[in-house]
Amino acid sequence: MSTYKYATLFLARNISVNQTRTFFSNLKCLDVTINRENGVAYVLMKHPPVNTLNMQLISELSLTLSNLEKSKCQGMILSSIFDKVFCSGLDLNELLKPKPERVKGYFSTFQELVIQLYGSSFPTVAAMTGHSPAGGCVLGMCCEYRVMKKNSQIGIPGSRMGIALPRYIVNLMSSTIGLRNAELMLTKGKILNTDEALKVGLIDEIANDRTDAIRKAEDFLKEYEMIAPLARGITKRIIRRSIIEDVKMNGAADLENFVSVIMLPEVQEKLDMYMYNLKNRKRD
Ligand SMILES: CCCC/C=C/CC(=O)SCCNC(=O)CCNC(=O)[C@H](O)C(C)(C)COP(=O)(O)OP(=O)(O)OC[C@H]1O[C@@H](n2cnc3c(N)ncnc32)[C@H](O)[C@@H]1OP(=O)(O)O
Repeated sequence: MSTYKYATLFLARNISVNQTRTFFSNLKCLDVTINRENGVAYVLMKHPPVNTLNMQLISELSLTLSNLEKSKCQGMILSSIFDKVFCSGLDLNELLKPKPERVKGYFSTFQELVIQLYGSSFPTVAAMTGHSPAGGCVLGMCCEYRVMKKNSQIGIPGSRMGIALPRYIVNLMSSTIGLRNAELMLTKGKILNTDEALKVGLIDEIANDRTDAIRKAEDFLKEYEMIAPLARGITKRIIRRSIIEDVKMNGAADLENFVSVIMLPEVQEKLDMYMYNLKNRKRD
């Protein structure tokens, strides 16, 4: 990100560039800075044009989380440098006509990232600066709090794409919005607008713009300043344990099933059509 963009991002929130330090400078798809004053890490996805989760972005997110765990990070805001999109989800090119070993490795890396983010010891907020379909929605659900820019869309269109979602994704959605809502949303592959997402509890707050989203995310983290980190962390772990344990027990078999469904000719045909429609739809 350019110095100008940093300056506008931080000055808008009364944080001077000097109060931040670049945490990790050799990343291609992420900007990671830490505010020296309060220890909050800003992890900004910057993989153009729409933060598609290719292997590089997934790996950099995973590496960053590992490093933040080792540092004295007091909280993390996961966001995007793009105004219209938070994250466009998994890379459809990885799903189309895949080689079995490649696609297995890809989904296994994503599964590990999900568990890492979901189980992180520090508090996490997703400042969703725009659309957050599928894998983007999953990243948001792994965080403890979600702020989304108005007029954006969120959801997991798996069923519409012919994909039967893995168990951990269904569990994540159920724990976020409840079993009944998750069943309705996931079986229909529904995408919600911001107001609908707030109503169902998929997001926690609506922001006017990117700066507002970051400010609201910071406000959420500020509430933890007076809370003992150890007590907070242990409580979070207990609450999140069942999904994490389930992945440890069933993740490998779940992955095998998921990949074998992706490889079916009728699923590939549907994915092909989905990609065709994406490339040929009218842009707004
Ligand atoms: C383990 C299971 C986890 C849960 C399941 C996950 C499944 C997935 O995540 S599959 C991916 C699902 N994602 C989507 O369906 C989103 C598709 N993208 C969009 O709807 C739009 O791109 C957008 C609303 C995010 C942004 O719209 P905008 O008009 O700003 O940009 P576009 O012109 O559409 O996109 C630019 C460019 O990027 C290509 N692209 C977008 N998303 C993906 C993607 N997920 N994978 C690969 N490529 C993508 C898009 O085709 C455009 O390419 P061209 O410029 O070459 O046309």
